[in-house]
Amino acid sequence: MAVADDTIFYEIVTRFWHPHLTKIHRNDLENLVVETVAEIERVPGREPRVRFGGDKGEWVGADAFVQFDEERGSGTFLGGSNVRYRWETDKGRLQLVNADDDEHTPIAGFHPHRRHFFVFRMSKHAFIEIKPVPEIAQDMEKLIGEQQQQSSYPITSLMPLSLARSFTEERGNVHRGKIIKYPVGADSDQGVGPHFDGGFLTLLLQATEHRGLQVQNLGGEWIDAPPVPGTFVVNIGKALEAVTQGVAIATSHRVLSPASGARYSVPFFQMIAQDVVIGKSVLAMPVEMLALRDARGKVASDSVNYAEYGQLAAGQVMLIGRIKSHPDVGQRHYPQLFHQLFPHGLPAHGSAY
Ligand SMILES: O=C(O)CCC(=O)C(=O)O
Ligand SMILES: [Fe+2]
Repeated sequence: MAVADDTIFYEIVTRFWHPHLTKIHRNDLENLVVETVAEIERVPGREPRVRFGGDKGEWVGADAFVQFDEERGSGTFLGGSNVRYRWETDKGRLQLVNADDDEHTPIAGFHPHRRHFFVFRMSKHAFIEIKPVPEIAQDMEKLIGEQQQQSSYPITSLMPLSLARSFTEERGNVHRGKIIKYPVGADSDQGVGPHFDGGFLTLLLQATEHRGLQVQNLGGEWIDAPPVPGTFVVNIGKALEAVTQGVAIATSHRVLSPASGARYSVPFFQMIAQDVVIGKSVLAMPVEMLALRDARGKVASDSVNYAEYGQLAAGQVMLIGRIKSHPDVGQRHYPQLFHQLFPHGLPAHGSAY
């Protein structure tokens, strides 16, 4: 349901695995977040019910919102400014009118699903377009807003763009890129030990034909991720895992040292602002996703780094990572933190962070 310029955009979805439940999401295009504002349940043999504000909201009978008129085959409801609206059909098309308007001028019209078969093989979703008259759009917003305020728990669901924007652009991003050369020679076995990357997503270009990069699957087995020309490897970082409450799992990966010839790779790490404490900003994930996460159970992994995102600011988490990977440098420049992390003094090797 949208106005012509999409500044108001509601998405009405019935998932095939929830055939009796329709969810209404509001796409907040300014902040790039999607929020579940209402759900409508129609179980055969039961009265339909409506709930606002996610799983803490109260179910109420649908007749509290829509007064169905058997004779006319239509239903009316009260808008946010006590204007009565009516859903009706005109030449088979669903439309919304002001119930007191004898002219039946449509305020919102239904545009059916369309396919462009010959030019583009893509489909256009069915949508209800609201007349871009401010009072009407505001009235719809008000109606939904009032309902939502009554329940204290709006669910914000995940949208990668919203994450990227709310955690980086607006708060000062600290993305990082580097070019890595893995030398080969009698005295070098340099790869990278098992680790997670720190931020949201890593885009990794494997610039030479060497195999060597491996990722760990859910069962803990290491599998090869050989270079595929013209592609990036995309790793999920530990910050994305933390902010999604573990729904997205960070990619445990390592690099075996090249057997011959220098290997080059170019990772780009999409990071977050240094002052963000992710533990304070976790997204309220849809309950069905949390259920899937729990059903998946514990993930086996050899990587242990960046576990501190829940409690510390991202910049501190990064600094701990740096000190653990280069303890000699950490000892020189951050003696206090070094001592907390290595109370027994300098370890024989840094760990791969
Ligand atoms: O060189 C690679 O393929 C991966 C490097 C890596 O995982 C890292 O720098 O975090
Ligand atoms: Fe990495």
